Amino acid sequence: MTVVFERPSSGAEPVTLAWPAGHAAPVRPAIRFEAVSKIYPGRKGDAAVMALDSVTLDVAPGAVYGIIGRSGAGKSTLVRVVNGLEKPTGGRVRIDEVDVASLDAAGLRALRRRVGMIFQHFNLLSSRSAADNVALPLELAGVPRETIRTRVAELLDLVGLADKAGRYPAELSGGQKQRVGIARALATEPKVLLSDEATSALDPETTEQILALLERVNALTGVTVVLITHEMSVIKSICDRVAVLEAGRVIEEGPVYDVFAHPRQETTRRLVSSVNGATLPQDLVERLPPGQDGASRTVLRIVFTGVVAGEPILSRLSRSLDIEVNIMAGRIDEIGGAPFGNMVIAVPARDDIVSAVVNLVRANGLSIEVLGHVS
Ligand SMILES: Nc1ncnc2c1ncn2[C@@H]1O[C@H](COP(=O)(O)OP(=O)(O)OP(=O)(O)O)[C@@H](O)[C@H]1O
Repeated sequence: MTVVFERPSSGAEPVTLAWPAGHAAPVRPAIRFEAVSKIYPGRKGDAAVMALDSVTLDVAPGAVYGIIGRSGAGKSTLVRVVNGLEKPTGGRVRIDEVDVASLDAAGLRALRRRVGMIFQHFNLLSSRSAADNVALPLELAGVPRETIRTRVAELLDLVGLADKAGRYPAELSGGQKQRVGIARALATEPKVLLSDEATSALDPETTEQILALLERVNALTGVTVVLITHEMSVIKSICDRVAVLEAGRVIEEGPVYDVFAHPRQETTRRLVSSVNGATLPQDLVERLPPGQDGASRTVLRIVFTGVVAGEPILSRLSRSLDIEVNIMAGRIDEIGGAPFGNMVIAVPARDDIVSAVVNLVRANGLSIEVLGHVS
């Protein structure tokens, strides 16, 4: 499919961008990491740090690609090798098939116009107005003043700040500053937008608004977004695919739904549990003794990872087995339109009932596990 992006106010020629069809495998990745390693040399007797260890990943053009990991996992280093701020000690980064390491100074400057970046602390110049911050990369690229004026107005309009052009960063809220950051990053019409913890300093509501803006920009312009975060909720909101980074290595990678639904690594499970309701309330954990002696209810967790909604399976359980099903905890969300989440239920602690519940849930295509027993 091809998307035509017509700029709203300039009357300029529409820009035609290649657009990936759904999750189809791309012919040519926008970014390709080929066994990328980065070792920072040790200083003053400290050991060297392996920040990236043989990272191999493809980011499809037009994707919103999430990279998640805990502090020190190597996320920032990974984005810095994309725009040439750091050189890999091993392997190769290709953008549109061009090896970043092969670029000379002029090539690197051109690359940075094709790769925009937004930051946790916005990195705006306090002495420049919103409009002048957005204009800066265009001034550096030698764009004529009249073109800059038109383009800056379009960009501020795109990020919803048309009425704040003359405001200085100190007069803007965090969310507004990040909007200026996004407009500035888009000024040179980059093919790739790198977001390094861009919502980490924002409250949840503003985070949602900024993520919605990034999603809109991605849909309108086809820019490939690489989003670095330590928050799974951010990945869940807008990413198509996710890579989980730990100690410089990719420990898990795939479509967001698959990684959320079937986390294979303990680190991923912990990250996912922050958003899928898999973390049991503390009072429930304390009421779950290990043995079954004297227990009157068995506690089970149903994992919803498909098209079946929560209510029908619970009513089906109580109707067909004629039992009382208590909901003890849980959360059902949506990722990419499909229900996803966990529900912790309690049923009578009898072996025949528990195995009937397990069989019926599994027959409906859901996973279920016994967590313990409560009296
Ligand atoms: N310039 C540097 N010199 C030496 N070591 C560095 C340098 N930059 C990063 N490191 C180390 O490399 C590892 C990865 O750092 P990086 O900043 O990429 O991780 P991160 O996942 O982005 O962490 P955070 O979420 O805390 O920003 C860490 O151990 C860090 O201390």
